[in-house]
Amino acid sequence: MSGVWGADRVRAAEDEVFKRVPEGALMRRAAFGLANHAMTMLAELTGGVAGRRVTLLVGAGNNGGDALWAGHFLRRRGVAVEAVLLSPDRAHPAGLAALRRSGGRIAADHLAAVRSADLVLDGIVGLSARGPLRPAAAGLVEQVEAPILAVDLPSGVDPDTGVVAGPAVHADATVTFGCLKPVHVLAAGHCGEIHLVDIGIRAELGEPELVVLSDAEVGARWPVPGPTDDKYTQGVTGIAAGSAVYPGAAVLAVGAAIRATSGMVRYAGEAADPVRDRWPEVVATGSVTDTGRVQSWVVGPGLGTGKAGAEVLRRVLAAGVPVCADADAITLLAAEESRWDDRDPDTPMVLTPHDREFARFAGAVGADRVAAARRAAARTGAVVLLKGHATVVAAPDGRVLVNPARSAWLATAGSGDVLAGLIGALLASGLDPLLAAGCAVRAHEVAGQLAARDAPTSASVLVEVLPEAIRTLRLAAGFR
Ligand SMILES: NC(=O)C1=CN([C@@H]2O[C@H](COP(=O)(O)OP(=O)(O)OC[C@H]3O[C@@H](n4cnc5c(N)ncnc54)[C@H](OP(=O)(O)O)[C@@H]3O)[C@@H](O)[C@H]2O)[C@@H](O)CC1
Ligand SMILES: Nc1ncnc2c1ncn2[C@@H]1O[C@H](COP(=O)(O)OP(=O)(O)O)[C@@H](O)[C@H]1O
Ligand SMILES: [K+]
Repeated sequence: MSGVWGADRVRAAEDEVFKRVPEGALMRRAAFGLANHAMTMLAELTGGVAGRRVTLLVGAGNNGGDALWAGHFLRRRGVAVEAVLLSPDRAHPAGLAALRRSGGRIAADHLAAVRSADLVLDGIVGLSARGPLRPAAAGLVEQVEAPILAVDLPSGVDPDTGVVAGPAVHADATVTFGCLKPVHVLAAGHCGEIHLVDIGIRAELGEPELVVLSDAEVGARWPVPGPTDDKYTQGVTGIAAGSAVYPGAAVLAVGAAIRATSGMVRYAGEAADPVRDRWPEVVATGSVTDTGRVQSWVVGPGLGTGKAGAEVLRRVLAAGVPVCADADAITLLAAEESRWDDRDPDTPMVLTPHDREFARFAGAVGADRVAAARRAAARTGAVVLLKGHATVVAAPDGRVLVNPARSAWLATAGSGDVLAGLIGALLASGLDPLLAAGCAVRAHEVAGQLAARDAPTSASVLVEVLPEAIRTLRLAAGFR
């Protein structure tokens, strides 16, 4: 598990630490770690470090201070260092003095300094960043051809929301201090490879604000049968999805549930024939009223938003088992407030909206996706899984999991149906709904990587590779 803390919490923790450690010591610790990573990067890029050129982009605050101190440490190891001061009057005084002492130069020609660099350190702005890069910094960043190492976070990206509202640094790597911040998981694509330098503030940070599940944690939790299990004891997943018009959603959701766990899947709906044709192991009926007992329901994908769909939703919500409500089920719930009343509030529910579906029942997502998901979860009493490049999963009690995407291959039709089937299977196994959603998102993403292998893929292939994805996760957890 990786914890993630927002800017206010990091500042509060740093203030606590400053009571026992001088401020400058913390910065030097951070900068020393930063310089080490810069050295490694330089060595990998150019085969050596002596005589290589590093240019520092230095803003008005402590982020620039980190860069200046790192420049000082790099100079001591024979690297040529030049600093571009974006606000010369406000550059960190102690950092600037240290750089000068060790023979670092202050660039007179900013463009030339940027153009001649083997590596650029982005110390423009860090945790106090507001909005996109300002024009002078943006103009300079545009001219960078060398790899960029971001100090703490890529400048121009909002530290707490990951929003990129204009020009921003696209880093090859980021060295951050003390802990991960939301930007690193919500805008991972702008950060490049992320390295964490321990500066001794962990104890003061408290409980994380967001959590990223590791592959090993997901693999360890994935339900597998034990010696005394049979097909029923592992939890039976019910899928109420698909229609005559949209049979594919049912085929995909059922397939994902079948491949996710080894128990049993029941299907109820108008797509019983195509579902049975594709998945002979499923027990398929035409209606939710004829389905045998299940331990969870997935309702919504391809269901339709008419009267028939509404009736299916009503029955599923009244069944008293955990529900994953996706797609048309969300639209139906949003269209009529009274439909929420069909649900026993003590029965776990996972809602899986994309942004447009989210807006229908909880208002526009806005810039702060974590806050939006948290708000919607608290209001509905359900786990809210807000889809996107980074997927945010919020529980009604305020806990939040984030899955930072490694690629965008999952942006393909039907991939949401696969996710819904996965969540349904994990709910049926009895997993806590937040974890069921979080583990499903991670397996979905791993399946996306395996399915694509660097070329476009489709939802059917995602279903095919699910066992391989689960195997990958279990291997990470040490199961062989
Ligand atoms: N405290 C410590 O010991 C430690 C701190 N650490 C380091 O300190 C960093 C936080 O430093 P910080 O709080 O001084 O602010 P920082 O992020 O450098 O911003 C400075 C100024 O930039 C400006 N600005 C704002 N937005 C902008 C934009 N979009 N584009 C351009 N400029 C923009 C704005 O100035 P303004 O012009 O608005 O007055 C703002 O005041 C943290 O990320 C970590 O690196 C580590 O060393 C660990 C120990
Ligand atoms: N750009 C992207 N990067 C990573 N994942 C994405 C991206 N776009 C969509 N996804 C993922 O793909 C899935 C799409 O779900 P959804 O919108 O319901 O599609 P569908 O209705 O076609 O099944 C979600 O899990 C979402 O997080
Ligand atoms: K930065």
